[in-house]
Amino acid sequence: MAAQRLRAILGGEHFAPLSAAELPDGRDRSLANRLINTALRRQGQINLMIAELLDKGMPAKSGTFEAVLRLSLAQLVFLPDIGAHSALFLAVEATKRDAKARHLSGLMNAVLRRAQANSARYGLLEDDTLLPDIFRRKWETAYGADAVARFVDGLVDGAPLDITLKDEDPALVEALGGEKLIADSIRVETRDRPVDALPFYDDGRWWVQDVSSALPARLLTAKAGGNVLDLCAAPGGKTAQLSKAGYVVTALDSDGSRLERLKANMQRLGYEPTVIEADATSYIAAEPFDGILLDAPCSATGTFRRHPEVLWHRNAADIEGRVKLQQGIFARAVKNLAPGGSLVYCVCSLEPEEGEAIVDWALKAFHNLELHPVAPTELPGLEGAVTSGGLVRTLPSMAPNGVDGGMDGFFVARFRRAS
Ligand SMILES: C[S@@+](CC[C@H](N)C(=O)[O-])C[C@H]1O[C@@H](n2cnc3c(N)ncnc32)[C@H](O)[C@@H]1O
Repeated sequence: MAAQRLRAILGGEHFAPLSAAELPDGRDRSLANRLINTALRRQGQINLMIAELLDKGMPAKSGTFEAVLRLSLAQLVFLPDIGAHSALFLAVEATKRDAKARHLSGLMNAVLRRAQANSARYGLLEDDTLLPDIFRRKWETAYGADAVARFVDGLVDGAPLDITLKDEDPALVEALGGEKLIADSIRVETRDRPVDALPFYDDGRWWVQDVSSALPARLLTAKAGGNVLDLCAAPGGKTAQLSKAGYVVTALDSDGSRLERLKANMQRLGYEPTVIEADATSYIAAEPFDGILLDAPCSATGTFRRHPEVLWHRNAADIEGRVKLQQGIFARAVKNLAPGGSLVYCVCSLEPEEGEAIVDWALKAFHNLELHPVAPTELPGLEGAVTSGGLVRTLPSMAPNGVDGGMDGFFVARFRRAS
């Protein structure tokens, strides 16, 4: 099951751990997910090993062969507590069971024996090989080599669980074992429990949201109780925040199944936004809104601690395509914003093209729009994320409120429509 899941992710799917419904035994599930996670997080180093071990490259049309090999290398080199013998034995067994890979079980055995002989050396591969060159170079230029070295720690360690509280009851924080981050964001000790098994989940007293993802909604300055449009809203983390802030919220997204998740989340939390399924590049509202939060679809490279696969799925061409989509949605948002209205644009991306460059473009393209700079005092505990120009740039190397564990890379800019 782990190999099938990894194969699907290598083929372009999003990483989602195996669920209890898919693999009910808790110990098996945790082992399988640990293997998948390690293979994804260590993909850069495993690529180097495979290049050395397979002289003729990866065999074509070989079913789960590549996924099994990657999982086994992850286990051999990075998870020595599980045992090298089981890695070899299970890899060969799994290969034999797959009709498309069966003829390669001898190769699997030979390759893994060579890997075992080299495992001490493989364990010492430099950590900077974990990031694809295109991102490492770009990020070092934008954020500095020291920060990027700490990004790599986040890639290896993964992300902690951050949540946003519906009500800020200290007893709730205590029951969750939470550590205060910024405003109503806390970091929770999960002790490996699934999210819906944590205290007060069913009661709808909190929702999962990385601390960085909770910043944009707090920066919107529409008039109190005003009409606010949450563009690209599903699954609704920001919709919940805007509802909590007392706005009359319309949540719009083009993806019907993601909107079903948004509706379920709002029902659990007891919020009642208006929900619209529409394409944000062409949507025209009957009445303009006092505020718009645009959480644009993006490369999501800022989420690599939770989605390591994004590092390997993205390239320059698709980032360019996403910039066009962001501009299309932005242009429509400006049309739907009332004079004097507040517009917050954000992306969970570390790519300057999807962040700072969008601000430059927007200020040139829309003469009725001005930047409404964010002041460092608006983000107590995270003042360092506010740039001298009043933009917000969070990095996985940052410690919100001095708490360890990093945060997603996010970009936020706030505008005001003048006329
Ligand atoms: C970054 S996610 C939004 C996360 C959400 N704002 C939250 O806080 O929970 C981006 C969303 O954009 C939506 N999307 C992509 N293209 C769109 C379009 N053309 N119109 C409307 N929504 C779109 C996707 O379906 C996805 O739900």
